[in-house]
Amino acid sequence: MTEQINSFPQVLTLAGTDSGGGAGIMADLKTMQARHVFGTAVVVAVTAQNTLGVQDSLMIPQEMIDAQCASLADDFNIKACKTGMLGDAKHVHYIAKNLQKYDFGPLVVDPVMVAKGGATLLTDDAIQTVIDELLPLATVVTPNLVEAKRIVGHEIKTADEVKAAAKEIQQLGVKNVIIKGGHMTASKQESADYFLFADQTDLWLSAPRINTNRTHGTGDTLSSCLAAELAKGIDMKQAVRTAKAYVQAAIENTIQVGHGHGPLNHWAYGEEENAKI
Ligand SMILES: Nc1ncnc2c1ncn2[C@@H]1O[C@H](COP(=O)(O)OP(=O)(O)O)[C@@H](O)[C@H]1O
Ligand SMILES: Cc1ncc(COP(=O)(O)O)c(N)n1
Repeated sequence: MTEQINSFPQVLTLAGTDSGGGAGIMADLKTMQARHVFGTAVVVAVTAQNTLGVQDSLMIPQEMIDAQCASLADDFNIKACKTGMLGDAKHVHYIAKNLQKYDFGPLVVDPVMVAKGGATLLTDDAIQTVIDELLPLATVVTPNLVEAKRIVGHEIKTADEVKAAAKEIQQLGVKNVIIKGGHMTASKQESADYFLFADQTDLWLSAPRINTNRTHGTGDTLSSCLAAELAKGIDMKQAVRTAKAYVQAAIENTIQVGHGHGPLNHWAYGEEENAKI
């Protein structure tokens, strides 16, 4: 009986808010809703943001972060979680401590560093704290090309270098590594992501590159979809296919909102569709 109570898949995002609704916690919750899991959130930062950029931000005090995590741990049965914007080294540390204290299931680390509009969402010195404290806790880490370069500390240009970088990141203690291809603009035809799994198998997943600047929140959408699938008990290899297909449909079926880097269409991925990519 008690097992039935609280058994619906529940997912947690620990990240920053986007008042413009396209990225951060807002994108995460929309994605989770569309993927039929119950989304919860620990607010680490608040941003005043729209599709034109980030106008202001505020970091949440440690006590309030701890209180939010305790509230969730007391009542919910969180089956997977993800991190997004964490702001600075201190906040990376607070989040890592809470993730060690409570069992929130498999952890997807989206090492968000810079917004599409150019705003800094993670201070430079915090990258080392992510490497030291967060990556060893992660089930999967999902850097874009720029973030992957910052983590390994050198250039990544060719496909072989992407593969080598994923291996380097895995050796930092993460089981599964995804290097996202949105910023690999050498190919105008496709956007290919590289996946290196815990069992050492790997995979490139490619989809047609959409010629648009309406890509605000693509990374959040991919990582929260992945967390949603993992919360349902879907295995990692199927979960990444669904996440890639979900984000592709959300970019492809554009909606006209805002004047800059527009948001995605989070309900585009059809209910009847299974991962096709
Ligand atoms: N223009 C695009 N067309 C198709 N897929 C894209 C495009 N831009 C990004 N993607 C996809 O969106 C996902 C997020 O990638 P990326 O934009 O690199 O992450 P981030 O938002 O963290 O910078 C990846 O699966 C990537 O391949
Ligand atoms: C609160 C928050 N979290 C994450 C992003 C990254 O999204 P993007 O790189 O698409 O701007 C963002 N802009 N704001």
